Amino acid sequence: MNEIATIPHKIIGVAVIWNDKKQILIDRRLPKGTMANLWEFPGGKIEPGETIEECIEREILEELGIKITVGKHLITIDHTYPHLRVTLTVHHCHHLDGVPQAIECAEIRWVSLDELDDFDFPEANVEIIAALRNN
Ligand SMILES: Nc1nc2c([nH]c(=O)n2[C@H]2C[C@H](O)[C@@H](COP(=O)(O)OP(=O)(O)OP(=O)(O)O)O2)c(=O)[nH]1
Ligand SMILES: [Mg+2]
Repeated sequence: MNEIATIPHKIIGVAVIWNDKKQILIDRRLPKGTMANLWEFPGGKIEPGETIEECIEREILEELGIKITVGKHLITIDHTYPHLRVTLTVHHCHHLDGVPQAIECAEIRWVSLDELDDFDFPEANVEIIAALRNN
C-alpha cells in the first residue's frame, strides 16, 4: 500500500495580520500536540462550504477574538511533515478591531518582519517568510 496516501491532509487558511505600525501578529502553539511551542501565523482548518477568506476571518475571531479584513493572497504552500500533509493558503490581512487574546494558543506577539528571525516556526513557514520578505 502507498504510505503517502494514508497521511492525513489538512487544508488550512492562514492569516498574516498587519497593524498600522507594519507589525505582524504571530502566536505560539500550545505546549502539547503537533508542533508544540512553535510560533505560527494564526489560522485553521477550512469547514465545508466555506471559502478560504471566510475560514480565515472565522478562525481569527475564534482563536484571537479580533476582527480583520482578509486581503490579497500571498502564497499557497503544500508541505508534507513525517505524519501530516498541510496545504497552507496564506493571505495578507489587516487588523480592524479588538485586542488579540490568547484563546487557543500559548502566547501572541506583534513583531516586525526583521524580528521574525528570532522565533521558531514549523518547516513549512520558511517559504511563507521568504515570500513576505520578497513582497
Ligand atoms: N495556523 C497555522 N498552521 C500552521 C502553520 N505552519 C504550519 O505548518 N501549520 C500547520 C500546523 C497544524 O498541523 C496545521 C494547522 O492546523 P490546525 O490549527 O487546524 O490544527 P492544530 O494542529 O492546531 O490542531 P487541531 O485543531 O487539529 O486539534 O498547519 C502556520 O503558520 N499557521
Ligand atoms: Mg490552529
